[in-house]
Amino acid sequence: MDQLRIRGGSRLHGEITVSGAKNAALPELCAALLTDQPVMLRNVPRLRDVATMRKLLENMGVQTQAHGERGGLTLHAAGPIEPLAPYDLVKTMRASVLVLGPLLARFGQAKVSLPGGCAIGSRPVDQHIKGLQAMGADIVVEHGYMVARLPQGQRRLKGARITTDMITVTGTENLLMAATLAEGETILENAAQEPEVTDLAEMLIKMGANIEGHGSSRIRIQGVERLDGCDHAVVSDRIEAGTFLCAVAATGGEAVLRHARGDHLDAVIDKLRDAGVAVEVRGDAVRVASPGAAQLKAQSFRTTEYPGFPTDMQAQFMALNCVAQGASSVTETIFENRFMHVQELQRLGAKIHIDGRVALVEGVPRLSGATVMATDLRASASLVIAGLVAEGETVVDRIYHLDRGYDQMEVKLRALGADIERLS
Ligand SMILES: CC(=O)N[C@H]1[C@@H](OP(=O)(O)OP(=O)(O)OC[C@H]2O[C@@H](n3ccc(=O)[nH]c3=O)[C@H](O)[C@@H]2O)O[C@H](CO)[C@@H](O)[C@@H]1O
Ligand SMILES: C=C(OP(=O)(O)O)C(=O)O
Repeated sequence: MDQLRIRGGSRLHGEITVSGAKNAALPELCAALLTDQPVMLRNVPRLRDVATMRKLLENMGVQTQAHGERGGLTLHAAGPIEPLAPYDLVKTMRASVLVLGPLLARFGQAKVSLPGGCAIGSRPVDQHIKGLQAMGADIVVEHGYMVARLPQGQRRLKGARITTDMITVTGTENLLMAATLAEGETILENAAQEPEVTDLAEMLIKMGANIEGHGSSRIRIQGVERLDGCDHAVVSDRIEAGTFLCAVAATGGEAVLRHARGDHLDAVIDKLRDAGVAVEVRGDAVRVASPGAAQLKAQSFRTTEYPGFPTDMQAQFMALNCVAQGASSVTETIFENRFMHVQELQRLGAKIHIDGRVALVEGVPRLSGATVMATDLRASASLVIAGLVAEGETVVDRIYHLDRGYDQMEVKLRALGADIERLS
């Protein structure tokens, strides 16, 4: 099992290029199921989750072909498609639930394993099911599978007005994709406004979908009979960019992130500036300069839906707070169990006290390297950041979590001067 070995203490300097967003690429791969025409995606990140999704789609009969170093991937769902997502392929990746909406919309049936339980919370998919039922699907959950079909004699889903109980990112994406091929109009109220939802909507529009209001909390979709192929570049990964900003902030140094979308990271950048980090957004580049964590002021924050502070940045910013000056509180409002990194940060010497949804952090002048275990994707990233500032050697175990969502993180960090290597 791969590990990362980090020798802390190097300041980070240089330039890296941010990859395409995992959370946009995954629904966009699934959108290829909506058409019998080839879909060309560019800027697809090299991630374990992308490989898993590709395997899942190929298993159904979708032809895929990667081309070029730039993350080109063509998907073609023309032949016979078996609308089945088996447990073995779904269990490691929650986003596989995103095949449900497209399969049902185009083929009128789907059998999709319930996604596996995840370290960060129970993560039910009731809102996906409720929304598709409102569009006329019959869905039962049996033997661990969602078995969905259209009623006898019905060829297409029917447009509906759907208000989800809470804001759900993949729920919005599933219903959005389903609605593009439904009969009539669908209105999604309480829709997620994350940039990845917007990017998916823009791709669907290129395919011929009729969508308005994406990027707001009400999305209106007029269903069409069929969709075409398209050529689409996956939006830049704001969470990868935010992770590198926190890493440079913590170690000190100066770096430029190319192909970044600073405008998708306002809440994080504001907190970094309040802490004392210089962040400059210029076109598609973000420049960051920091004196190092010891001279920064810890920042309190609470995670909320976009455009608020992203839950996917909580662990990384907490790592920064651990070594900044003063006390801070970090409140997690999206997932009920997303403090798994705390115990491991404590192993490195961090002072953190958890009280329900709030973690109280007291900055310490130094962390000391140790062997720590990654428990989920962003927890792993926070341990890497902590390892970069800790004295001595830190070994991060179980980095398959990190590989789910970061495109060659250690290679990029090395390019910035970090002393980090992968042990296989
Ligand atoms: C592949 C992908 O894009 N993953 C992102 C997506 O996950 P994901 O789409 O799974 O997260 P959601 O936005 O759906 O979850 C938000 C909250 O709603 C709850 N909920 C959600 C759906 C549902 O049917 N019932 C229900 O109770 C969840 O348990 C959670 O407490 O958004 C999260 C919140 O920004 C991010 O952390 C993930 O990185
Ligand atoms: C929680 C995350 O991803 P997923 O929804 O794919 O588990 C994440 O990207 O931080």
